[in-house]
Formats: sequence, structure tokens, C-alpha cells
Amino acid sequence: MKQPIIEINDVNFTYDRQKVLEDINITIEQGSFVGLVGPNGSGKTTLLKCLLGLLKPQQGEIKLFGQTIQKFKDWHKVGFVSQKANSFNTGFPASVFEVVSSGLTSKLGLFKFMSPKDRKHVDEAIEAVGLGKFAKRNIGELSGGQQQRAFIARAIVSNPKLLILDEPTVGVDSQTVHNFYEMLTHLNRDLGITLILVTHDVGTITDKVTHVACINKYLHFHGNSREFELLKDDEMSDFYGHSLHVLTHDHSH
Ligand SMILES: Nc1ncnc2c1ncn2[C@@H]1O[C@H](COP(=O)(O)OP(=O)(O)OP(=O)(O)O)[C@@H](O)[C@H]1O
Repeated sequence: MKQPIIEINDVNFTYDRQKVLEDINITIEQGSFVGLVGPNGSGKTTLLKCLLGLLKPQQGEIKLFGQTIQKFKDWHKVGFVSQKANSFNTGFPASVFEVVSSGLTSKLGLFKFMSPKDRKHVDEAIEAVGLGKFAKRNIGELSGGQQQRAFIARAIVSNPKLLILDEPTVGVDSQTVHNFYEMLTHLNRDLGITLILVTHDVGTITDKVTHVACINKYLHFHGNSREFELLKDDEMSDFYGHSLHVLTHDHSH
């Protein structure tokens, strides 16, 4: 068995009186590409916030890279791109190169100059997300999908081992989504970054990811994507409250 990067043991989380996560147990191994799916309000973002140490579960334990999250300090190993990356102020006059460089700020400090090696890392991150041709372009002059890639480059420039993406393909057309998944597969397979992708796109992800986790307060399923494909439609209907075919169909437009 490969080294577990994330261990979530018996996690329960309650906002005020509303229990949102109950008895969640998931282990994620190094090198996985996990699709985290669930209907609206099912607790996906809450679980991510627990993983990022932003929320503290009332019960249970989370370990990152073998260490309990309360003692975990190696946050440079974890990259995060939020859904809100799309609402970044794109009128801001910064090039893709500058936006991606800002991912090194915590390492460099705000006003330090970049070494040739740092510049090389920035160029490599921009290449890895397929934006090589756009490095000098103002971020505001890119499409939504290209901007999302720039934010992913910013997250990977500091060389994280784990990258967490919250709904990165919202509002992106299907061809762009396809290219986007190819880019993620490159990060996962060729650069060895473990990925967790939160998405509603349950119909699209199964042949892209290595594992699927379905939550809706409880963990309903966690396994490899082949096992997920074998789930019966009515099991998914119970989970989503409507047919998976409807979902798949909806997302093909
Ligand atoms: N700060 C908060 N205070 C109280 N309740 C909250 C808070 N944040 C989320 N909730 C509630 O917790 C539940 C789970 O929310 P969460 O954002 O984790 O779901 P989600 O699966 O990410 O949803 P979506 O797919 O719609 O983004 C929802 O019922 C939501 O209304």
C-alpha cells in the first residue's frame, strides 16, 4: 500500500445545530486522483475546509502526510484553488507570469527579487497548465477556463504534493472541460501530484479520475472509478434524489 496522504477517521461536523458530516472515514493514497462528488449542500466544501484546517471537526481525527492536522505545519505541500478563483478581480493589471509568481510570495517575501531558478519554476508551472503562449498576456484578457489554469499554475508553482480543487469547471464549455481534465491528468501522472477535485460533474469524471468519493452527510461510496461505474443507477438515484442519466444528460450541454 502506498503512503496515505490523507486519513479522515470518524469525522463529524456540525454548524450550530445542523449536522453536515457524520462518521466520515476516507483514506487517500499518494498518487490518487479523487473526484469528490455530492449534491448541493452535501458537505463537500465543509469537508475541504476541515482538510485545510479552516474548520475543526467536533469529533474525529484528520491526518495529513501521516501527521495529525493540529500539529501539521508543512502547508507548502498542499495547494488549493477555490471556486472563487473565477471571481478574482481580472481588471487587475497583472500578467499570467506575475499572477503565477505570486504563488512564490510566501517563500520569497513580498519584495524580494526572483532568482533565475524561481523564474524557471514559474515558466514550468505555466507550461504544465498549457498556458506557455500566454505568459505575458494580462490575466484579464484570458477566457474563464484559461484564468482557472493560471490559478492552478499559481497553486503548483511552490511544488505541492497535494492539490485540492473546488468546482474548477463551473461555467466552462465541454471541450474546455475535456482539455482541462487532460491537463489535470498530466499533473497527476507526470508530476506525481495527488489531486482532489470537488465537482458536480459526476457523469464526466469517472473515466478521468482514479477514485470517486460520494458524500451526502455520510460517505455513500469510496472506491476506484471502475467500481463506481458498476454502481446501479437506482443506488445513485437514491444518493442524488434523481436519476444519474438525467445528471449526465444535463452536463453534456
Ligand atoms: N458557515 C456556515 N454556517 C452554517 N451553515 C453552513 C455554513 N456553511 C455551509 N452551511 C450549510 O452546511 C451544509 C453543507 O454545505 P457545504 O457548503 O459544505 O455543501 P457543498 O456540498 O459544498 O454544497 P455545494 O455543492 O452547493 O457547493 C449546507 O446545508 C449549508 O447550508
